[in-house]
Amino acid sequence: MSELQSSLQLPVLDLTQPIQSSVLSSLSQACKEWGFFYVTNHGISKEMFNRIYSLSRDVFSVPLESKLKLGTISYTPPYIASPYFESLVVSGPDFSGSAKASADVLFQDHHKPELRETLQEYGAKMAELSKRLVKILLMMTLGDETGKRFYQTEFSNCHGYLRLVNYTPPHDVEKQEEVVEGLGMHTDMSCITIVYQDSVGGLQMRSKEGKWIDIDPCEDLLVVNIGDLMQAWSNGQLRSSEHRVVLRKFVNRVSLAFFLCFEDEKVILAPQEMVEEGNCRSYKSFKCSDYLKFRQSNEVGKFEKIGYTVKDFAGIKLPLQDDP
Ligand SMILES: O=C(O)CCC(=O)C(=O)O
Ligand SMILES: [Fe+2]
Repeated sequence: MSELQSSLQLPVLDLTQPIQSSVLSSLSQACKEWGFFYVTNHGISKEMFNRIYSLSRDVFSVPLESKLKLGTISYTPPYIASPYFESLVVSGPDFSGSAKASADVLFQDHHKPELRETLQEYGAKMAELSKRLVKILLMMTLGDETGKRFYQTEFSNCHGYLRLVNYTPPHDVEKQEEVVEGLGMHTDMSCITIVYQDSVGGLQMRSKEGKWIDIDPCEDLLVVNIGDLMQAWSNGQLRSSEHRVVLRKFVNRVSLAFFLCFEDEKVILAPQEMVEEGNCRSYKSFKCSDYLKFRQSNEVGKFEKIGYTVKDFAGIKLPLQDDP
């Protein structure tokens, strides 16, 4: 697989600075074009990431036999998403309860209270941060007043979950001629996703032209990307781009992704205010859980319908103009 690759300067949203119109305009441009940006001064300390990093190591170093006891909703073992990927899901808003249920299985009598305490604190912070970011994106797209109103009416029941991911590359990863994918190309089934990646790197997004672009890790920065639910709700004004993780070095890579999602029962339909003048709606209305089912109903051995997106599920195909 020979593929063109390059790097990109994504805007960095600094949450301690007033959001000036120049910031909003570069953010808006990035969300339209790339669907990715960085956030800094987000209020989560380096020490907190270090703690989670070390707890993730404890979690994933438990024998596979015990991890499998968690069941497939919580634990994705290797050979589902890829041979090199395994993950633990911790669901909110009771991150502590969800982490405890897993810790009880993984560590039995040892309890590991620090796992549930840390993940509760991190999950709650991520939930707050993701809601703050959604508010900014809505105000950026719709103006202050309409943005605030839609946040209240449409997004206030959103919920989030965390995915701790451990990538273990093959021994000869550095010698492989082909790209080794730790996680294949996909779009996220979220409104927005916030990713903490360690210093190993490897996250890439796909440009509209099909070029793979590195989303480099950078200390103190979190990566934010738009998910499918937001793409459909914004009538495509905010882009949910395909991304993947490539493995290049023989070292484990750990990442932490937080997904903010609409409630399962929510029917997603872009409000009229989101439909730009002269345009039509690009997505039929759909129930959130039906889209999740569409992505999860897959052939055995596949993580999710890789390559299938909300466009395939609910996109309205406009008749070609020169059709008879
Ligand atoms: O591991 C990463 O950096 C990204 C993971 C990801 O894209 C996902 O879990 O959806
Ligand atoms: Fe993703």
